[in-house]
Amino acid sequence: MSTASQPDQGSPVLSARGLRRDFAGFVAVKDVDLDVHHGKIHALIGPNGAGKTTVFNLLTKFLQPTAGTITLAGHDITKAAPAKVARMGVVRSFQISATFPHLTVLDNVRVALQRPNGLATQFWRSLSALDQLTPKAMELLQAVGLDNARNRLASDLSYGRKRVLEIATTLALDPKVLLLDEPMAGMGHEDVGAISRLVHTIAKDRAVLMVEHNLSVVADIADWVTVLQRGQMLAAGDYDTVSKDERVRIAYMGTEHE
Ligand SMILES: Nc1ncnc2c1ncn2[C@@H]1O[C@H](COP(=O)(O)OP(=O)(O)OP(=O)(O)O)[C@@H](O)[C@H]1O
Repeated sequence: MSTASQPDQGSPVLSARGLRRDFAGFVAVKDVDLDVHHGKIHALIGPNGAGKTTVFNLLTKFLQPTAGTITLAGHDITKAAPAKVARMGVVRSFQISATFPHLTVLDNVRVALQRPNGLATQFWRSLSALDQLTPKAMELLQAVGLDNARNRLASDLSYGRKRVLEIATTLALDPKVLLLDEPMAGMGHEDVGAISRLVHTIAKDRAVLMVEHNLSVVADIADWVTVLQRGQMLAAGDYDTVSKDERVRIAYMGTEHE
C-alpha cells in the first residue's frame, strides 16, 4: 500500500518498509509499511492473528524480518540486536510482569531508572546509589499520577494503577519511541479514560506506536491508524478515514466493534 506516510509530519522517527516475516513457510507479516512520528500516536489494529504482535516483535528486533527495512531516525536498524535498538530509544512496554510485585511503587521506578536498556535488570546497586535516583523517580511518578502511592507495594495497586506503574517504569528509560501493547486490556471504563489521557500526554514528547483493540480509544487518541489483516495492510489513515473504509468494516464485521 502507498498510504504509510502521514502528510506534513516531517521525517518519521521509526519507519518500516516492506516488512515481512515467515514462520516455516507461513507468512505472518507481509509488505507492511509504517511510520511513527514524534509527538504522534500511531495505532496498529486488526482482528486476532492479523500480525500486530509480530510487527511489534520485528520493530523491537525480538524477531528478525525475513524481508524489509527498519530505520530509526534515518539509521538502518534492520539487523541491529534488540539491546542496541532499546539503547537507541525504541522501548516496548511489557505487561504487568515487568514490575516487581513485592517492591514499592517508588522502588520499582528507581530500579527501572538504573537499567541501561530496559531489557534486563542488572545487579542491584547500593542503597545510596538508588537514593540518588529518588528525585527523578518522584518526577516520573508525579507525571503519571502515582506519587501519592509511592510507598505502597506494587502488588497492592489496582489493576489500572499497575498498568500506570508499568508505563512509568518504561518511561524511566526515556524512550524516543514507545511501543504499547494493548495498554487498555482488561481495564474498566474509568481506568481506560485515565490511561488514554496518560498515553496522550506521554506522546507529546515522543513517538507512540500502540496495538489496541478498544476502537473508541483509538478514535479518541490515535493520530494515525494502520489496519492489518492476515499479516497485510488493509488500510492506513486517520481514524475517520479507515473506519469508513469498506474493507475495514468487513474485516471487523461480526465482532463487538461493528
Ligand atoms: N513464532 C511463531 N511461529 C509460528 N507462527 C506464528 C508465530 N508467531 C505468530 N505466528 C502466527 O502469525 C500470525 C500473526 O500472529 P500475531 O500474534 O502477530 O497476531 P496478532 O494480530 O498480534 O493477534 P492477537 O490480536 O490475537 O494478539 C498468527 O497466525 C500466528 O499464529
